Amino acid sequence: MKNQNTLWESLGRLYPHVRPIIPRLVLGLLCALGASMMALAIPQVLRVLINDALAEGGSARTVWVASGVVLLLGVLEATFVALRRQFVITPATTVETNMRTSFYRHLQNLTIEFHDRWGSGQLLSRAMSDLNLMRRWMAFGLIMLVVTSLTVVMGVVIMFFTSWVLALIFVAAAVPLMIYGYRFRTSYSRVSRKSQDQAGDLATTVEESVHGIRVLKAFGRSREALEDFEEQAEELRRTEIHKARSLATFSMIVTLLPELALGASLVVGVTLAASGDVTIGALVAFFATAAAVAGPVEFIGPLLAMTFTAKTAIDRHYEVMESENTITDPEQPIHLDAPKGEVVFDAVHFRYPDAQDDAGDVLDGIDLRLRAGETMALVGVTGCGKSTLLQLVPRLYDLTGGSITIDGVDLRSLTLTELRSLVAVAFEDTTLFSTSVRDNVLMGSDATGAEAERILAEALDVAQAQFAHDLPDGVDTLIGEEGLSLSGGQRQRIALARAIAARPTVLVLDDPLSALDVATEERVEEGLRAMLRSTTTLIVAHRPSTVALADHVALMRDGRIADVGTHSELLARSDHYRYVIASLDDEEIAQLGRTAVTGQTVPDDEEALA
Ligand SMILES: Nc1ncnc2c1ncn2[C@@H]1O[C@H](COP(=O)(O)OP(=O)(O)OP(=O)(O)O)[C@@H](O)[C@H]1O
Repeated sequence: MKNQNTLWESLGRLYPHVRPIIPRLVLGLLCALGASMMALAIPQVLRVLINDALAEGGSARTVWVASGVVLLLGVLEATFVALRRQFVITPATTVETNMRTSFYRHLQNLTIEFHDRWGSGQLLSRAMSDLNLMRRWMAFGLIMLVVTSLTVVMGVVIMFFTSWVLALIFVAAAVPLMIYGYRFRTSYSRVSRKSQDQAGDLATTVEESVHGIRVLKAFGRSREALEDFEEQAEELRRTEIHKARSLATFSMIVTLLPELALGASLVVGVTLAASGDVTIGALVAFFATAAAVAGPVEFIGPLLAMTFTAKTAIDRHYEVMESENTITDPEQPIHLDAPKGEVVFDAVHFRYPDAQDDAGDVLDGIDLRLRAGETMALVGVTGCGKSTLLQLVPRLYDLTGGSITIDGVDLRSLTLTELRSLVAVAFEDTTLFSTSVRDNVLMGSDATGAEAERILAEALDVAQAQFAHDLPDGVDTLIGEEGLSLSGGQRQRIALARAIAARPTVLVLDDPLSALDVATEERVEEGLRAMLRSTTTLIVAHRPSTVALADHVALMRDGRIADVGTHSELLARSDHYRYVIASLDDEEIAQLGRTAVTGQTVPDDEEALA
């Protein structure tokens, strides 16, 4: 997954985002360059001052003029620095925001299979800190690296013009610096990548423990969780220290070598001045220029480190951005004008991408037909693939063989927008968003105004979620992250209301009533039964009371549909069905036998079993 792009390849990927702001970046660069030139000009004023004003017969006027020029150069330098900030900060922040938005958009489009594989903290750190690092590099690191390098080059050129012998000594220090710099680049990039990945893993741990805080507390595992966290944090600390040491060593060498070269130049320079080969003014100007160059030279270490960190951040960003979305719209979509909702599974095969090679398909040739408006219960032992089958209908995963059609049209021939407006889902494990009850419920509905209010009230009514009206702000109450302030049953009913409010043609329910008490479940079923008449429904059922909602029951076994029939028929002819539904007591079985499905009276179980 980790790619091996060169520095230029990685940084080059930013080009499409940076292109619109290039004029401002160039202006920022020119300002930064202007500031450096002002700083470099000051030693030359000193040279004139020493050679002319301090020489015999020099005038006091020259001192005043030189001081004025130094002051002016100082003011100009400060102005250029302020302008540079002005030019680059806003556009760099805009680039960061745009990239973050496209990252989020891409995450929304990526498949569930992608999200199964990636830790949330890794995605979070890429969306937040990596883009932040990238922006800081763009607004500051990039410009300063260019300017610093140019300043050093210009400074060295000036030094050559001032005294080529002394400049040569200074430049000799650059050779070992370059060799060391090359090694530093490789090692620093590696450690920088490691630290950013570890920070992402640490974020995943924090996210998971916050998410699972109740479980950790209830099982008294907070201490163990803390120990695991400390271990991970310690690893990150070690990597950060390694990173800081590597930079410190490089910075030390970058600082030390020019200083040593300067010391050598000083000895040679004084000798040359004594012999009259160099004027005192030139000697002072040379060292003043060397002092002006020393700052940028020292600065190169941190700037390079920043650049390598930005490269890692960009690579990490594009690893996600280049992850392919395999579930996409067809090239020539078919539109269903008046969808009825007949759903046919034909020889459907599916295996999870991360399944072991020797594992068989989770779904191993599913054949099932749901007539328009029919309610089908899906029953089977735990782990037999019921939820997997349900997730294929809204194309959360794509099947690996066979086909699923709605009104004779393959799901993959519909646009995802159309498919997902036809199909609504309620999972057993409900996720609610940090917004109001109203927004949660109306998430899948395009209705507005009075129509939306009507749909909201009706959905809450059917799902027996009228409790929402009694919340502090009624349906406008914010229900917090994942609806944590609600009970499991309340959350399930809001999620059910959400599926109902979408007014789907096909409703897919994964054991949506599991957290409800018997009385509430009965009331929900009553409402649902009326509503389901016009909707094709596939409902995973673990409880006989849920089976009672269905016209037919499909018995799933070993990744196939082993049998389809009414509850009573299956009770009569299938040992496996009796085994799966064995949790029923006799009275429940008898009750079901009489009332199950479409309201018709079906034979007593005793008769059916006979
Ligand atoms: N994201 C996944 N990646 C890999 N394997 C998975 C994934 N989700 C489920 N499985 C495996 O697929 C099989 C079927 O799981 P599925 O959740 O569909 O069963 P189920 O019949 O709905 O079970 P339950 O009644 O307990 O909800 C299981 O063996 C499970 O381990």
